[in-house]
Amino acid sequence: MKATLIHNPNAGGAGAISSAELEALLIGAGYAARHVPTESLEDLDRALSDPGDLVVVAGGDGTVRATVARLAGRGVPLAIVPMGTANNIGGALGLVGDPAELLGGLAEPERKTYDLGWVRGPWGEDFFLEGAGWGLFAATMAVYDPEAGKSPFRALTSFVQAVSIFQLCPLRISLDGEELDEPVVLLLEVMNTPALGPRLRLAPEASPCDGWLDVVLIREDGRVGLTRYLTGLLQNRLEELPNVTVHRCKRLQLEWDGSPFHLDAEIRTAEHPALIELEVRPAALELWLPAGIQLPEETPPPAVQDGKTQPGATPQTP
Ligand SMILES: Nc1ncnc2c1ncn2[C@@H]1O[C@H](COP(=O)(O)OP(=O)(O)OP(=O)(O)O)[C@@H](O)[C@H]1O
Repeated sequence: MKATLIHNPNAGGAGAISSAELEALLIGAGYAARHVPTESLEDLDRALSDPGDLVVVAGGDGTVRATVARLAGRGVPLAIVPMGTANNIGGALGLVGDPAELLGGLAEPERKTYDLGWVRGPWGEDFFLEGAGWGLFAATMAVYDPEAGKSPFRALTSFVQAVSIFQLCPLRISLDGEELDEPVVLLLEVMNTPALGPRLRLAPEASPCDGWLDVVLIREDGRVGLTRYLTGLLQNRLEELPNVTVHRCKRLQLEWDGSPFHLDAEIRTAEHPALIELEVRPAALELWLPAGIQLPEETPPPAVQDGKTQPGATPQTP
């Protein structure tokens, strides 16, 4: 079994172990492993030109996204060793343990599938692994620019700047063909994993293996200051606050004003309003997990009536 190892030396926790050590662990698990050094995203095209039977990614969520973008449709399975700062994808899969344990467990891999979020916008077709959305988080990301290096101070000043220029507007959103009543929202996040970005756990019940997307909406409410929402976010208690709803759906349409919209950590903007369509592509990606890994528990899908799924809203009233 030939395996290509991608080790991102720029990821937050990647320095803890060398590429040579990772390669040796993979060989120890029975693979004809080959580490292809990469210094930047540009090197990935060459590194993945002949991926073999398995690609093992040791890096953060950004590295996994960049690798998936290059493997799409090629039928090559992926194994992940989380070594980033947030590791939202690894967290959603229950991938905890040190690299030696995770790579050792690939001697007898468990084959699983991972849903992809698929998006069509005015910029073309796209995908997400963690989440996509509009509002305060996307606006903050647009100011923050994670490629400029991670800094808590810059994150805070970016949030303050984003809040000061953020324009509230009614959004036209439909979930599985059912239109919502034009909510004026501070945040819309379509989640494939429980957490996104710097481990913001917006949808604790979301799973990338359940065939559903969890949609988190924070409606504007003059009674609750932004600081309370920010604190709720940071304390992972967002859903306890007023005007936060979580829906489950397979498809979502958004009439977009063109202001920052994010897909994982990438930002899109447009000069003119346009339609964005999102849907879940169940089991689009084949994953190999180390033996014995327990996926975090899945929650049951919402009730199905007349062959149609009802968007399962869970309003949290004040
Ligand atoms: N294979 C690679 N080799 C070198 N650099 C890469 C590679 N893949 C991605 N990068 C660059 O490294 C940066 C950091 O990667 P990544 O997002 O994986 O780590 P992180 O930010 O620490 O993790 P997380 O996203 O989980 O917080 C990316 O923004 C990207 O520009």
